[in-house]
Formats: sequence, structure tokens, C-alpha cells
Amino acid sequence: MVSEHNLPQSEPAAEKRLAVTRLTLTRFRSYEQARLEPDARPVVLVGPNGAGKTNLLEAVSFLAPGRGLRGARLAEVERIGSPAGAGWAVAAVVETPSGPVEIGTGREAGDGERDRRAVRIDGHPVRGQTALAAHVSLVWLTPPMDRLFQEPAGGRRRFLDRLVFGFDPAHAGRLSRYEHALRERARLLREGRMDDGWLSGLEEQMAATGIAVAAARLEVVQRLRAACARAVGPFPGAELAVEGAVEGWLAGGPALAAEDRLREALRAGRRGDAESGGAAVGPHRSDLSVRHQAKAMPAALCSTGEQKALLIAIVLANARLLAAERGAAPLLLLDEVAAHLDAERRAALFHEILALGAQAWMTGTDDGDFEPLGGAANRFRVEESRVMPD
Ligand SMILES: Nc1ncnc2c1ncn2[C@@H]1O[C@H](COP(=O)(O)OP(=O)(O)OP(=O)(O)O)[C@@H](O)[C@H]1O
Repeated sequence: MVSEHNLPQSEPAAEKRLAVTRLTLTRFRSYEQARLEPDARPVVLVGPNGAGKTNLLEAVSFLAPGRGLRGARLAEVERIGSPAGAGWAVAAVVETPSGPVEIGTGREAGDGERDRRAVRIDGHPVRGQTALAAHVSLVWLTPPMDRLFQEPAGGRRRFLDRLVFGFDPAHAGRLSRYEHALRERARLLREGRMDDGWLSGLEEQMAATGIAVAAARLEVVQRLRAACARAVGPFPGAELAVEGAVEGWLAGGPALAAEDRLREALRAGRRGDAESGGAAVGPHRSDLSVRHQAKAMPAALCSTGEQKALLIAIVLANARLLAAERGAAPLLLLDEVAAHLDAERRAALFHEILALGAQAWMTGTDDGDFEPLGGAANRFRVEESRVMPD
């Protein structure tokens, strides 16, 4: 335990909160049915391996746009053994700074091979998932992310984009339009359909949305860089940057000029892209670079524990900024994070979460890891895919 005087300095708790106050799962992973009704405090889920704790975090992660914290195909989420094509659902009541909102999402019965996620907000069906970003911001840390700095850039980009959704909900829509145009163009090139009008239209869309995507990432990284430049308690300072050709163009001139360059580069690259698939240039090639500030060391060369501490530092800095800018800290989904921290770091993490008023959903196998939270959290016991208040 750390004493009160060396706990990190935090901003006062946000008065408004973002919190799930009801969560129901239907045919979701190992759950036939489950229902939780926490209040706005952090949520602690304790139970043995394989009990269904991560599945609950994954269900919460579907309240934001995207494929959830496992990056799953939707069919894979449906409970094995369910009647064929029965679908699955996650429904939630979420308290937000602008009032409560009811979110329903899942895969509808009869969707067959289609990998389409249905979304309802306050009972009304909405097209696509990007509208979710206007209501819920969330970010997760999971055990596979221990390798985030060793793995290809895609994982770091997705991590960064999730941070950007919190500041700029329209980012989700732009990113999805960019990726759609990228896929369409790749398909035409692959099929050898060199239809100039069609390709130019897609490249135009890629240039406009792609530069907006890159600019939004740069802006958020700029703000985060200031917020996590210095160590906070036991969490290290992190130096952040986005690296890529498009970012270089944006640094060197106006956004419109960068759009022109991207459009021209795509046009000039058609032949090469037809051979290699994808596109040689664009914000889908960018990377989030992270360095340990005090050690002046790239994150990839830091120890496992240091890398985890860097990720926590970034997530906490993001939560502090969002609490100040949007009136509420994001939901934090922290899978097995507490168990991997020493007592001092664990206490500092809990202290920050409480100071931010963040509803952090935390899993673990050992009650003792969450002991410093005392009565400040909702506690549930998870066993064989049954959830019980603890
Ligand atoms: N589609 C599915 N249908 C039924 N069961 C599934 C499905 N997908 C995963 N499971 C099962 O869900 C169980 C619980 O997984 P989960 O990852 O939530 O456990 P956990 O409590 O987080 O465990 P650990 O502490 O080991 O991380 C696993 O046994 C897994 O096999």
C-alpha cells in the first residue's frame, strides 16, 4: 500500500459520469442469459479462469463501434450450441453526461453469413455502428496487448483510433468510409477493372477522409503528448508520435495540399497496388510510436512491466483529458490488469480511477488484488458463466 502523501496528484472527480447501470447478455459467448445492474462506481469481476469474466468485458466493448475487445467475427460471439442462426444481443442502460441512453446491439436472427452488427439507440434502429461513438467512449487493456509494441502497426493504430473516438466521435464514421473506399479500390484493382472514373471517385473519397483521419489522430496525439509527458506517480512519462508519409505531408503544409498529394499518390500507385493488394500509401500505413520518456527508450525495447505501465499511463492520461473535455471519463475495461501490477502501482491505479470518477471494469482471479478499493466498487463473483453480486 502507498500512503496518502505519495499517491499521484489527480484532478477532482468529474461530476458527470459515463457508466453502464444495466447490462444484459443473450446467447453471448458462454452466457445463455446474464444481467448485471451496477451503479456508477468501478466494477470488479472476480472468479476462476474460464468463468466468463472477459466475456462480460467484451459485451461492454460492443457498446462502442468496432469488433469489440477480441476483434471477433460476429458469428463467433454467438453462444455455441444455440439454435442455428439465433443471433446474440447485448443491451445496456448507460448514464452519460447528457442523460441516460439505452443501447441494444448484436447479430440478428437470420443474418446467415452476413457479419453485420445491428444497433438500436433508445429503441430506434440506426445504420452502422458509428453513432455509438457519440454516446459511449471506452478503451481497454487486455493481456494480448502486452505485445502491442512488438506486433505489427495495425494493433497500435486501432488502439490510437479508439482514443480518438473519445474526443471526436465523427472519427469512427470517417475511418469506416475510408476503409470502405480502400477495400472497394483494392477489389477493382484486383479484378483488373481499371475504370478511371470509378477509381478516381474512390481515390477522391480516400484522400478526403484519409487526411481527416490522419489529422484527427495527430490532434489527439498532440494533446495526449502533453498529458503524459511526465511520470504520474509510479506510471512513467510517455513520448507519443504518429509516424507515416501522410503525417509528414500534414506537418509540412495545409490539409488541402496533403489531400492532393494523397490523391496523386494513389493514382500513380494503381499498378503497384494491383499487384500487392491494398494501397502503398495512406493513413492505414501509419504507426503510433511510443517512447519511455525517462529511459529515452522505444517502448518495444522496454520490459514487459514497463510496457504495461506505459499503456496504463496513456490510458489514464486519455481519461483525464476526456473527463475535462467531455465531462466524463471513458469506460475503462481492464482485463487482468491488477494482478500484473505490484502493490504500489495497483494502489495508484485504483486511486486514479476513483479520482477520475471512471467506471473501470476490472477482472481478476483473486479478491485480494482489489482489497485497496474497499467499498468503493461494485463487486460481482463470476462462476461457470453465472454472475452474482459479491
Ligand atoms: N461462442 C462461445 N460459446 C460458448 N462458450 C464460449 C464461446 N466463446 C468463448 N466461450 C467460452 O467462454 C469461457 C469463458 O471465457 P472468458 O474468457 O470470459 O473467461 P475468464 O473468466 O476471463 O477466464 P481467465 O481468467 O482465464 O481469463 C471459456 O471457457 C470459453 O471457452
